[in-house]
Amino acid sequence: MSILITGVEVKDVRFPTSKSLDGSDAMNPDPDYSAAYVILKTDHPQGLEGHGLTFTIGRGNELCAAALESLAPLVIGKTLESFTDNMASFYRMITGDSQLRWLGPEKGVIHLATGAMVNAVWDLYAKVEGKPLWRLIADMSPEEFISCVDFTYITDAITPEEALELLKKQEATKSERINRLEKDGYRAYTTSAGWLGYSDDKMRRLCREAKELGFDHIKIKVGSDLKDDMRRAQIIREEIGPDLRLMMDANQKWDVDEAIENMASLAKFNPYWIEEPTSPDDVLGHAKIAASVAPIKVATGEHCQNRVMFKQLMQANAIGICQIDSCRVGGVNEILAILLMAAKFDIPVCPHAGGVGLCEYVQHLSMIDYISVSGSMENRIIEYVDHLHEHFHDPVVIKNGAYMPPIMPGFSITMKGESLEEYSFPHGPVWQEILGEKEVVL
Ligand SMILES: C[C@H](O)[C@@H](O)CC(=O)C(=O)O
Ligand SMILES: [Mg+2]
Repeated sequence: MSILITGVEVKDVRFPTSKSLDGSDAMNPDPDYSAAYVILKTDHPQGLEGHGLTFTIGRGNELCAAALESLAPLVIGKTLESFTDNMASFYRMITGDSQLRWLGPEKGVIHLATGAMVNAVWDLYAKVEGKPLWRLIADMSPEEFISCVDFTYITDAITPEEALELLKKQEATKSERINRLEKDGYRAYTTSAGWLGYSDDKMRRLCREAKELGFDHIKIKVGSDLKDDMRRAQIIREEIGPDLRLMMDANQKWDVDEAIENMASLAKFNPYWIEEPTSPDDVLGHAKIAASVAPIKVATGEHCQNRVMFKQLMQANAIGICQIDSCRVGGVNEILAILLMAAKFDIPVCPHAGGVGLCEYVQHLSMIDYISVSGSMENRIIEYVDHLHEHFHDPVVIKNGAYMPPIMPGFSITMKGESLEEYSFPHGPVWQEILGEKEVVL
C-alpha cells in the first residue's frame, strides 16, 4: 500500500523542570526539558502518523521548530515507500538540500531538526509495518540493514563490505538474543539521584531508592567545584558501597589539563567513567585525557554532532564509551552508522537518555545494537532518568533495573495529545500560568 505524507505539524513543547532542578548539572543549572516535535500526517486509512522530536533544554527550542518547518517541504507530497525503498538515499536527500545544508553541514540546529524528521519517518515506517522499531530493524537482513546507512565520509573507518561481514556474523544467533532481551531486558543505570542542584539528603534518599529498584550503576554530576565534587562523591559511595558502579559527568566544564588534574583526585571514588570532561569537539583533548585517566574510561557523545566526529574520536583512541544520542545526530540512519563503527572499534555503546523522550527513543537503539550489531551487552548500559514518561503513549518499562523491550508498533515517541496542548510554549495553560503577566522570553 502506498502511503502519502500529506502534511507536517510542528510543535514547541516545554516542561518547566528547572523549577525542581531536575536535570541540573555544572554547565546547565536550570534546564527546562523541551521538545521540538513533528507530526507527519498521512492518507493512511487508519490515520497513522509519524511522530518525532528533538530534545533541547528550553530557550532556543523555537529555532529547532523553525528548522523543522524548513525541512517540511522535503517530505510533504512524497510517499513513505519512496523513502523506505532506499533509506540511505532518503537520508542523503534530507541532509543534502544544498541551501539548508549550508546551515550545518550535518551539525547544529538544522541537524537537531533532521534527527526529529528522520525519526518521525522511521516511527511511521514501524507503525505501518506493525512492529516496534527495534524489531523492524532486527528483522532486516544484513543487506537491508546496510542499505539504510550513508557511508559518506566514514569509509576510511569502515567500508560497506566490512560492515556487511560484521552483521553477517551476528545473523545466525539473533533469535537467542531477542529471547534473552524479552526475558531479562537491557540493563539500565540511573542519573536521577545525582543532579547537581539536589540537596545531600535528597541524594542519599534517591540513592537508597535506586538500589531498592535494582539499579547497580549510578551517575553523578561533577564539575562545579572540586571540593564539592569530592564531598558529593563521598556521600554517594557511602550510600551505594564499594561494589556498585559509579559514573561521573562533568558536562564539558573543564579544560583538558584541569580534567586530568581533577580526575586524579576523584579517582579515589573508583569511577567507571568520566563523561564529557571537556569540549565535545576536542578530539585530541579527549585522547590526552583518556590516556591520562586510564583505567577510568572517557565517555562522550551526547553533544557529538555527527558520525564524522564519532569516527575521529574512535580513530584517535579518545573515547572509551560511545554515548549515542537519538536526535543530536541525524536520527536512526546516522545512529546505525555509529553503531557499526563502535562495533568495529570494540567500543561499548551506552546511549545518552533522560531529557524528554530520550529514554523512549534509545531503548530501541541499544536493542538493535545488541541483536544485530555488537551482539553483546557486556559493559553496556542504557541511561535512565525518571522524569516525564507519563506524557508518552508507550512509556518505557523498567523491571529490576532493566529496560523491557517495547511491544507497541513505532518508535515509542508519540506524546499524548493533552500533554502537547498543556505544555505548548508559550500559549499552553501550564506556561500561561507560569508566565502570568511576565513578558515572554523565548
Ligand atoms: C541538562 C541535562 O540534564 C544533562 O545534564 C544530561 C546529561 O548530561 C546526561 O544525562 O548525561
Ligand atoms: Mg551527560
